[in-house]
Amino acid sequence: MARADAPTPMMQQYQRLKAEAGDALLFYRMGDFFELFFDDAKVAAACLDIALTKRGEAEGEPIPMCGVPVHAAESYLARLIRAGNRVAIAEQTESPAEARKARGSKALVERAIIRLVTPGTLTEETLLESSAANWLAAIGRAGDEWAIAAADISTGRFELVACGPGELSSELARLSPAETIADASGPGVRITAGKGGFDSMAGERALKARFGLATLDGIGSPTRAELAAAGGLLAYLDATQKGAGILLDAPRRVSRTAHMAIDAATRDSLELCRSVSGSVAGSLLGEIDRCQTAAGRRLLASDISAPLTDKGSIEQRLALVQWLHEDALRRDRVRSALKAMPDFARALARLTAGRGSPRDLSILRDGLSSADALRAELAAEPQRPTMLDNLLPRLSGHETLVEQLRRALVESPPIDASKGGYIAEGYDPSLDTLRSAASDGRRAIAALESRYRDATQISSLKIRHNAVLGYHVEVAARHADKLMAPDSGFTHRQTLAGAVRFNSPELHEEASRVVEAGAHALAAEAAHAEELAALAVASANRIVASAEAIARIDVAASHAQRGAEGGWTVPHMKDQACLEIEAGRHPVVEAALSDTGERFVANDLRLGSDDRLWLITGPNMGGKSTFLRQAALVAVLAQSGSFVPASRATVGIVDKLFSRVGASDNLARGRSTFMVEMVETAAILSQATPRSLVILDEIGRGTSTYDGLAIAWAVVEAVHDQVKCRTLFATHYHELTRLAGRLDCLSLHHVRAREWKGDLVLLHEVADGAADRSYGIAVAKLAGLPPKVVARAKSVLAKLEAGRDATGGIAAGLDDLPLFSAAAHPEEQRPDDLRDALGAMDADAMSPREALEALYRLKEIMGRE
Ligand SMILES: Nc1ncnc2c1ncn2[C@@H]1O[C@H](COP(=O)(O)OP(=O)(O)OP(=O)(O)O)[C@@H](O)[C@H]1O
Repeated sequence: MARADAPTPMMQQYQRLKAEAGDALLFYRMGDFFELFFDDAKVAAACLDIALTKRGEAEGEPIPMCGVPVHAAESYLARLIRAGNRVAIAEQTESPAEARKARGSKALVERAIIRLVTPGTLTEETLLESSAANWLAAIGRAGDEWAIAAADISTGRFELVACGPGELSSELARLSPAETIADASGPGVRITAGKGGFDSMAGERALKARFGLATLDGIGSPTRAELAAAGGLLAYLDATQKGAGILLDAPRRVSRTAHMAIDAATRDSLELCRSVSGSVAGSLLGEIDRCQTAAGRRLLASDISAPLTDKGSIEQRLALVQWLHEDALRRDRVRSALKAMPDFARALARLTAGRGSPRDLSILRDGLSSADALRAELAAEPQRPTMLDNLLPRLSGHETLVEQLRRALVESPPIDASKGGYIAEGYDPSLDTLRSAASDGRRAIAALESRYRDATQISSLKIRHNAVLGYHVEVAARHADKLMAPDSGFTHRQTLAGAVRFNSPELHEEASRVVEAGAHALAAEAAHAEELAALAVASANRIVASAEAIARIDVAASHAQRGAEGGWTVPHMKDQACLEIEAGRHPVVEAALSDTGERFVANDLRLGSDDRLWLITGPNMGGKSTFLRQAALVAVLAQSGSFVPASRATVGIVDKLFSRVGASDNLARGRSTFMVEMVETAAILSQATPRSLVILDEIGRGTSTYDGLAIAWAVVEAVHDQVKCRTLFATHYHELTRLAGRLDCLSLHHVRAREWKGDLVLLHEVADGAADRSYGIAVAKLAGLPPKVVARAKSVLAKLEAGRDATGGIAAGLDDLPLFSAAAHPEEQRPDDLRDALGAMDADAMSPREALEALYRLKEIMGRE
């Protein structure tokens, strides 16, 4: 590179491309490497753990540089993208020879940014997670209306969802986008970019142009905010893909009320798709996943993230699960057919983007023909559920494409197209001719080799091939003289340590035949591959529909399988606000216990309109949190269309689910402050409706006892009196149990424990009524607190309890609250002898002496009291 005062043409070109790349790292192609310079080099070297070197100077300072080899670029890209970077790829758009020819010997090779690689716009298998959708979300706004446009160009999904400003974060939590974009006025979400296009007019124009529509009525007349979001999204996709094809279905408008609203805090606390440690293992999703295909796995994650709220749609899904559940043989057949199904939606996305390989074409061929075979198998089954009848036609209709791919491709084409060999023999006679010319040439070269051996009497003579010399004759150095002779017919090309290399006119002629025919054959194969990809892309919509149908069947089969393995039951769905679970279990805790040979204790729950708030007390480790969460998980599973871990369950549809955990339980996710707990609790009170389900686990414990109890008390009252939704509230504040006397729809429950020979036995059974005591010290003993400390704690507790008995405890004043005064027992009148004696005296009838005696008596009574 050059000095600032004399920037070389290359430096100027670099600076121009870097300005275009903006905050993205610039991969600048130089021969076999992508080089990075300046700050980009520092960022990449640190992230990739590669050497940072220098090249030239700018403004008197050495220019930092690092590079990655082109052939391994994808794995480096994957690491940079995963670390949250965006990368602009600047390719050479002409060869050095072309540059020289066009602009002289010192001409600089032209380069251009051919693509911006960002987390939300990936299509490469190596850059994507196979079991997760890869959403790019764009946030649009029109006045007070907000909307999200989300696209997963690795499968073609495209959604629009309108929402109020307060609902944005819960919608984003549902999608969990790889990348979120917005224009400058976007709300406080992490935004990686966003330039232009975010207005409704531009959005409308872009949608019409992209999908060839005259009007948007066909896609449900999107709102202005949705159009603005779609505009920003499409502009960003164009800007990143730089003219490459983009797999995108027509947008589906998703009604926000069509699925259960679950905010990010609730998702985290229930560990729906990720466990606290961030992995799928240990989450609900990880526990129930029995999918056989990657597409199924992605759909399962999206179903669990967005349980439905429409009873009919849930029942349709359940009917399909039940149909696969009731016949184990049928289920096995379907699952083994699915097992062989490749991920053809993502193969199609790569082909659409022009980054497909011959292997992707064969994935389509095999996937689509397996889909048709599955359709035939399922169509032969009697009494199919409605949903399946709707899905089956989507599995076929690809016969022409499959037939063409079958004829065109070899059985297992390579991923790398550069060496050819993927188009089948007999598909194209002219290709066959070229190939036989090439192989005739290779045979002739082999014949030439043995002829030369005979002629020269050098048995070790070989004809070899390499990239620099092409075909050449090679002999050991000691035999070289024979071939060096001027009349030998050989021309010297190269001398190495132990060998000498030659050419010959015959060899040159044969080699040219081979090379020429080979190059033509390669070009012919590439042309066929392009044609075949175009053919597939032309029916992209139908292929995407097939992939989605396969995924839906796979998810149903997974639920059926999981249900059968765990002895789960089909939930009865209701529109009323009830939640009745008999012998319910927490699937993840149960699985963890069974790994250690322990048994999970099933419990019942019965929430209804007249008993909608359960207050649960009991010892630490008694199973309160587990009981609360299992109720929420049953609702999520049921509304996703899954069987549930219980012997019977009736689930009244939940519109919004909230789960809050007292501050100190949240330490693992680094959000331990009491403030966060309160902000999240406040959200429940403002957003929950009578159809919501609220799980409150030790709310209030992140602060002092008095404050905590007061807050917990007020929250229970508010949920009961104002929100009136189904609520489970676990607490260590036994004082709260007093609320049962005044709140009609609240009932008391506890997790049972017993002390046996001085040791605590946790029974994990939920029973009616309040717990008699908290067993905190017994739990501490169980946990291995040193005996001395346990003994000391016991004596401190005894003192505290004595004090409490004397003063009435921390809730002593609560009975004086207005709401309690009515229910409080009137205080019994204490006998008052002094008053009685005074009342009995008739002062007018007394003599002075009698009055004096009465006075002495009164003083005596007073002295007794
Ligand atoms: N129903 C059950 N059957 C068997 N074991 C259970 C059951 N419920 C919970 N457990 C076991 O008890 C442990 C503690 O459960 P959980 O966290 O629900 O208790 P907790 O009452 O909420 O405790 P804390 O008040 O300390 O938060 C679980 O990790 C699990 O191992």
